[in-house]
Amino acid sequence: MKIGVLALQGAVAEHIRSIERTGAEGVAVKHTHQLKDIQGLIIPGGESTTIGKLMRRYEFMDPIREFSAEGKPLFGTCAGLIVLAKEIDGGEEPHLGLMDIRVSRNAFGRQRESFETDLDVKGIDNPVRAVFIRAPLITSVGDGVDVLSTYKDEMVTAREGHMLVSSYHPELTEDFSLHQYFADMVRQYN
Ligand SMILES: NC(=O)CC[C@H](N)C(=O)O
Repeated sequence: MKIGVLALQGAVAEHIRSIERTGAEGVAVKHTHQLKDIQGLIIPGGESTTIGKLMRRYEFMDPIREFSAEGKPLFGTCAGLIVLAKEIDGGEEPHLGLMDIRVSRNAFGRQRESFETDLDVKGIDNPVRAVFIRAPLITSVGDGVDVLSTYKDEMVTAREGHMLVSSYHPELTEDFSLHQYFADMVRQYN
């Protein structure tokens, strides 16, 4: 099983390392034609405005929407969560606009730039180690969205069918349980 990581900007190598620890093969996706060789795709953290701009420039928008329409799983972490969201607070234009969530950028950043914590995530037995870096928050979710974890009453992990998002970076720790959860989704949906 091959899981891709969109490799236009951001924390790519760390995601590949975490994927490989689940036993799946990790692929850095730099060209749209690579989408046909993978069964799931991670959109990493970084800067959502930059990732969105590069996705438009390299014409990734429609091919990723088609990938999703085929029911292939997507996982957005931090900036990747913003890229997947249908709505961004402040009226900013959405990027992929696939997942029925509304997000607020840099919401945690206003309180504290970055921090690390353990989270209880629905469907995962052990606590999940999470690194928050100028992290976005999910401010509202549609009916089909399952909130998998909160931090101080704020929604930070969510799933809608074949789509998974986290406000934080799960790939910057030794804990690969959220990647294992995603790999299980990919196995189930393919
Ligand atoms: N660590 C991250 O991915 C930060 C996200 C960034 N603050 C953004 O708005 O895109």
